[in-house]
Amino acid sequence: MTAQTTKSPQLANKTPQLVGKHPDTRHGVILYVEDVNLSFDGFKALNNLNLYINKGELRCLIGANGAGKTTLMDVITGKTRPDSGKVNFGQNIDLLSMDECEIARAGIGRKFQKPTVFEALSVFENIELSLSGDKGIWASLFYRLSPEQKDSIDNILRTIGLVNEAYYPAGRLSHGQKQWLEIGMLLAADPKLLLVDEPVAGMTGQETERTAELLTSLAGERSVVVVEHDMAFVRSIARQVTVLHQGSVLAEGTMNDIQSNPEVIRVYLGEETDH
Ligand SMILES: Nc1ncnc2c1ncn2[C@@H]1O[C@H](COP(=O)(O)OP(=O)(O)OP(=O)(O)O)[C@@H](O)[C@H]1O
Repeated sequence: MTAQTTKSPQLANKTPQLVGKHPDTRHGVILYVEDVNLSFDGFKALNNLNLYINKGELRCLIGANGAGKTTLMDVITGKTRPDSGKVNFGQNIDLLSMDECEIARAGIGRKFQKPTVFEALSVFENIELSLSGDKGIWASLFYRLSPEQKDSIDNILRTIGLVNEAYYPAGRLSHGQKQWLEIGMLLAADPKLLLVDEPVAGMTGQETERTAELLTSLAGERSVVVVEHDMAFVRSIARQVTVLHQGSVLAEGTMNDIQSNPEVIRVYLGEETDH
């Protein structure tokens, strides 16, 4: 067989300097969001937003409906471009110059609220597909895994607590288990930063507890940002909490700091306890 340097279609058009580049976190910060502004038809969804996420930390992002949480996630992952500001992955990678695929490949994984797994495939196969990247579904399923890849899937199954369900069709999993599987699928790409949107919505109490353990265990090796409305859950996992309000950071600190902050009580927690 002749040696070829054929690139996959996704890689073919990439700016060469982005491929294989790692975020420079020597200052301990993995994500820099600075002076970010974004308006939709004159409405300021993000307003001079500044946010720094440290390497290995688990940060919770809270705020009332419409505070800008999803818009911020969209900006970080390249789905939406801000009007101005800076968004860097480490000190060296300018996320605003990259598209969604490049950002994912650079090491930022996003988990949406609704799980999107392949229901007819087994749990193992779902992770296998994510591991094999951009080969396409059929090529991936007939591709022979290396022992290292198999070990890596087994490790992920252990992390997400689905070892016993590995050969179940994903469609048979409970809602909580599907959420964990999707986290496992993201882990296959070995992200350095995971963005997780409302992970415990619709979960049972036991599933919520297990999710708290899972997200806590993922931090350290990677950074995790969790957007969540369930305050009991936030309290159970968060060291640092950021409160967004009208597209800006209103407060940042421990859960105790946040819950005793009069501004936060006025604009957010007061409203939560009224429900
Ligand atoms: N594509 C868009 N066009 C117009 N307005 C938008 C668009 N996307 C978001 N917005 C507005 O920007 C504001 C922030 O929305 P965003 O979804 O980021 O809030 P959120 O904090 O995620 O709220 P929730 O907790 O309800 O998900 C809202 O007022 C929303 O209506």
